[in-house]
Amino acid sequence: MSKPRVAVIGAGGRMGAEAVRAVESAEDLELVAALGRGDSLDALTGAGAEIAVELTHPDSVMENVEFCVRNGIHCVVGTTGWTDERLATLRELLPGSPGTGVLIAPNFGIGAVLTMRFAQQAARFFESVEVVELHHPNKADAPSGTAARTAQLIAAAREEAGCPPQPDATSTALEGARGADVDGVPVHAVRLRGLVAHQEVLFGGEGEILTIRHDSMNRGSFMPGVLLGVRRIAQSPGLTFGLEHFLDLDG
Ligand SMILES: NC(=O)C1=CN([C@@H]2O[C@H](COP(=O)(O)OP(=O)(O)OC[C@H]3O[C@@H](n4cnc5c(N)ncnc54)[C@H](O)[C@@H]3O)[C@@H](O)[C@H]2O)C=CC1
Ligand SMILES: O=C(O)C1=N[C@H](C(=O)O)C[C@H](O)C1
Repeated sequence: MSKPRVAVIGAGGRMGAEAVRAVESAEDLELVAALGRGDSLDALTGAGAEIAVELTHPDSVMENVEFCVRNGIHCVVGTTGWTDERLATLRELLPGSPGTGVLIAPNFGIGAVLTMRFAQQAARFFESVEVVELHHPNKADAPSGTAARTAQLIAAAREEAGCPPQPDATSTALEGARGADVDGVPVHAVRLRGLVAHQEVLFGGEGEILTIRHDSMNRGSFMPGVLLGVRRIAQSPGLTFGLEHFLDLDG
């Protein structure tokens, strides 16, 4: 049986280089293209890629994913920058390429996906919640896609449970001091040399604090998730948002 033909877009980057190694090391996959900035996307069709792993930059990801979808190439996307508008554009595009699957994974780390799930479960039980993400200083975007997604999931769970807005008596503040407001959840972004990718979700209730923390110590931590996405995406046409859909968390 022939192996799925995989390409990596953003192969010269921190994540892309790791993904190239991971795909090359996987006996059931074949790496057929590794594209860097400036390379033509036609190399994907030229190489007969069936699945593209997209790990570039929020400014590049849309064009790359659109090219793949139009050419029937499944996409496993780790790049951040997925606004509601971009998701809507992708949802409009996908029916034109039936059978093509796109996985957008805000975080490929299994522990990070579990952090989001646990935070979602805890959300309705606490009066207060704040998200703190901590990353390397070369990161382009803030807050992280993971932190934004975590906050959205928490906010949706609180709304569904009928929780009131959280208490906060701040009446004067230096701009930014209370973080970014993501659906009513404050999100704080730390950039520090030495860090890779980390997140804390802090829940507070009367007399108790629950902290859920995840640490990615290196980019190898994301690779089992990348490979899972690559192995599953051809059987998942349409848009899948979040690796949790491939993890059978409710099973
Ligand atoms: N979902 C996840 O688990 C993870 C997602 N990320 C995200 O992945 C993205 C990349 O992160 P890093 O690897 O740390 O960044 P990086 O800056 O190290 O690498 C990005 C690479 O993409 C290249 N690039 C940019 N535009 C391109 C294009 N149009 N075609 C081909 N290559 C292009 C750049 O030249 C660079 O080599 C970011 O959005 C980051 O937030 C990062 C880590 C984990
Ligand atoms: O840029 C990074 O490094 C990371 N980006 C993703 C994000 O923004 O959530 C995933 C992880 O946090 C690492």
